[in-house]
Amino acid sequence: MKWDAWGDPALAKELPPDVKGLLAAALGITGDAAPGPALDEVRLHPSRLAADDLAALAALVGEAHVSAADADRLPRAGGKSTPDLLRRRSRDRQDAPDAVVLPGDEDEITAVLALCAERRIAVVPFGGGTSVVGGLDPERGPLRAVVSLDLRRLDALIDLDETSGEAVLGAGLTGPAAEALLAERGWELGHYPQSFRYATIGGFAATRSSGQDSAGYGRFDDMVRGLRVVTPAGTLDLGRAPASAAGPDLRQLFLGSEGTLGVITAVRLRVHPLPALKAYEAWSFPDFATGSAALRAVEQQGTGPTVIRLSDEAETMVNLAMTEQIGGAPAVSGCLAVTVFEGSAEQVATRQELTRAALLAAGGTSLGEAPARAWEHGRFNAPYLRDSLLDAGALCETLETATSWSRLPGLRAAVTEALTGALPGALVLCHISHVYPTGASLYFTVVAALGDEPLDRWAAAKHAAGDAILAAGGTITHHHAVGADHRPWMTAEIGDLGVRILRAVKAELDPAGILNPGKLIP
Ligand SMILES: Cc1cc2nc3c(=O)[nH]c(=O)nc-3n(C[C@H](O)[C@H](O)[C@H](O)COP(=O)(O)OP(=O)(O)OC[C@H]3O[C@@H](n4cnc5c(N)ncnc54)[C@H](O)[C@@H]3O)c2cc1C
Repeated sequence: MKWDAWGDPALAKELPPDVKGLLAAALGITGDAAPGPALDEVRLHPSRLAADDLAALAALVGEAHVSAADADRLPRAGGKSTPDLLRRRSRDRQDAPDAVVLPGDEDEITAVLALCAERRIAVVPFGGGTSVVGGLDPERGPLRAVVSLDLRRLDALIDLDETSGEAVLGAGLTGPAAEALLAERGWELGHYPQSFRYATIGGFAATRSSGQDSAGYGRFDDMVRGLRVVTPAGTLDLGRAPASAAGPDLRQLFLGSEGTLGVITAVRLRVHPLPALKAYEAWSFPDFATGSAALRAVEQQGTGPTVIRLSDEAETMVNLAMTEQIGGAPAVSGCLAVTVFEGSAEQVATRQELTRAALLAAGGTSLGEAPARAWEHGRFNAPYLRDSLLDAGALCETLETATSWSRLPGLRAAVTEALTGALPGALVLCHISHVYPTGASLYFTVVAALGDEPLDRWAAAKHAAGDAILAAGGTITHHHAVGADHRPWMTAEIGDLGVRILRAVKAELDPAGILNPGKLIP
């Protein structure tokens, strides 16, 4: 992963000149952004840890697994939101964790947490580093230093129970590594967020992630059967049976806990045999309201697509769902919907037939396979576009929410109005990314001129959008999690008493307050 951009440098693409020209005209961009510093020009605040602290950490995890070198601290300085990328492009001094620690097992994590509590050092668990909500900000709170606890060494397929269809996966496995290990034995997890190539099993659990195949396989938290969590107060092994009436489900406390309550070391997950067949079909709808009613019909009838998503008119017009064709002539009119089906040949045929009938009845026109295949082909590449846009002087960021079907139109209008009010002239694109029988999530992409003070201007737009979301009955986040960025809305989201419950749990598990200060819990 690049330290100042997304992913693999070999896949980065410059914007074609005609797209740049269009952007300049539409958004009032006057020129490329000033280039950020090269790696050897970045200036970090010096590490606040003494040689004695580093030696004590090295005694626990081995010298090779502790580093206070800038080259190791910089890639863990934050996540991959647009504000993170803008901060990495700054020539001012940047903050970063004071050291990086890579434990190899639960005993080492327990020992590191004890040492950090004793020496008043904050600990930020680090998975793939793809947080987009400030979940990895190197905040020290009242403590004297902060370390990044990188979990990449917990990378084993610990167990595969083929009778039950359950796999135990190490928290540090990335999406592709986990799928490759399962595929060797004929199994699949089926969790494909756009950050799939870099994000980890522990990160998915800690943020309650949702992947693009959620209609078929559910959100990540739906897949979790059990968890192991190391906390400063002890280790928990949760999830004894496929279902249980033994009081509140404590797994739910740690799903979405974002490193503030404990370190997730292993996750037991429902897996399924690799599908025998996949089928694709794209659709067009005259407008977003018709398309969203069609998706609701599919979900409420339970016709069983693995993927179903709907772009609004603006997103369809710029071909955002088909990354290879972005900026070209619109490939589809109205609103594009994509459906994908997986399973045995019989299951695929039935699911596709039932879904087709529902979409046709709701006013859809089939576009055949090609646009749906094009979406799948480029589905992990859109983040590279954000880097090219930044280079070309355009601010591009995303945000997401969810609500019930009845409130969805009002929520979409309120967020669009808030964003365009805060960023006049901005292009606001939207799609339905995840569906449920009772509602759906909305995913917004905002493109505006970078201009002066882009961090402040984005903060104002984000603030306006967050307030609009809560006022319109949405959740502050459907799958990106809370981190530092959504924390100001947590009291509105769960109420004063809800916040007090989280604080009480944290006080019990992490009395010294070392775990990820400044995130999630107000
Ligand atoms: C381009 C892009 C596209 C994205 N698309 C999606 C998407 O489609 N769906 C989606 O859900 N999200 C998406 N995200 C957000 C992000 O990828 C998810 O939040 C992901 O689950 C984070 O996983 P990670 O391993 O990178 O965790 P990190 O970013 O490293 O950490 C995220 C948070 O979890 C904590 N954490 C990490 N590992 C552990 C652990 N083992 N124990 C305890 N706490 C831990 C961290 O302290 C931090 O607070 C996207 C992000 C980007 C940049």
